Amino acid sequence: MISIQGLKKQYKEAIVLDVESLDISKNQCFGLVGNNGAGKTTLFRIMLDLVRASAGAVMVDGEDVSKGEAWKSKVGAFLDEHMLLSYLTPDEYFETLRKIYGLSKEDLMLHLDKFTEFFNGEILGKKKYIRDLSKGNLKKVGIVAAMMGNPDVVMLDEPFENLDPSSQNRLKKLVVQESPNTTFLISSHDLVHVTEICDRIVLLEKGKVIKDLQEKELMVEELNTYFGT
Ligand SMILES: Nc1ncnc2c1ncn2[C@@H]1O[C@H](COP(=O)(O)OP(=O)(O)OP(=O)(O)O)[C@@H](O)[C@H]1O
Repeated sequence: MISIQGLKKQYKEAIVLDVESLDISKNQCFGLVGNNGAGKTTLFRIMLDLVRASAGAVMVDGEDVSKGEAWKSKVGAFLDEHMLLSYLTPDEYFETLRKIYGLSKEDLMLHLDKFTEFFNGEILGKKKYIRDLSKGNLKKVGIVAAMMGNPDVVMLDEPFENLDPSSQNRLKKLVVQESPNTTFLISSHDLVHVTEICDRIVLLEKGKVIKDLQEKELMVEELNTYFGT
């Protein structure tokens, strides 16, 4: 599904990302962890062609993301609030995306219905601009927007941050139980949540992959040892 080869990102003398080879298979829930500045967001930004790599390539279904466009209809992402249109209300924002993605009004309604519990009555029909939402509610808008149109791949940067505990649990269920045909890429500092939902976790240190964990029991142990938690 996703293949990364010889990927490097350099700012002046500093090499902030150096990933030799990484393949992410279809329907995998892939977790990315690492200390502050390890390169997680940089990797996601390169994967979305928001930042150009200094060397190497990211391929989605064989297409280099920096060269083609077809991958864009297969990938949904929410990295931060800059990806939202903050002068719109959530309803206006979802309606705008519906038109861009060519979905019917019914498709949109069915999509939003899946998130009724997650929204907890705080998001839709409130006539509140996205810029005025709380951090957690803003995150919910971004996550739901990223999943719109059922993309094959959903990339989420720190999805649990700022969510209340019941919303965190709801999100975990949405990922694990309700989206079996989606490949998730999730970066997180929350080791408990990420080890619970991901079947593979890659640990970045100073831009390099230092661990690629695929066994649940080992994952928790190795990460706790590494982070001293
Ligand atoms: N535009 C830039 N110019 C110079 N250095 C940058 C730039 N963008 C990112 N970096 C550097 O790249 C490194 C990796 O940053 P990145 O944001 O990818 O880390 P991260 O793992 O997402 O960290 P965090 O957990 O704190 O969010 C950092 O040292 C950061 O300062």
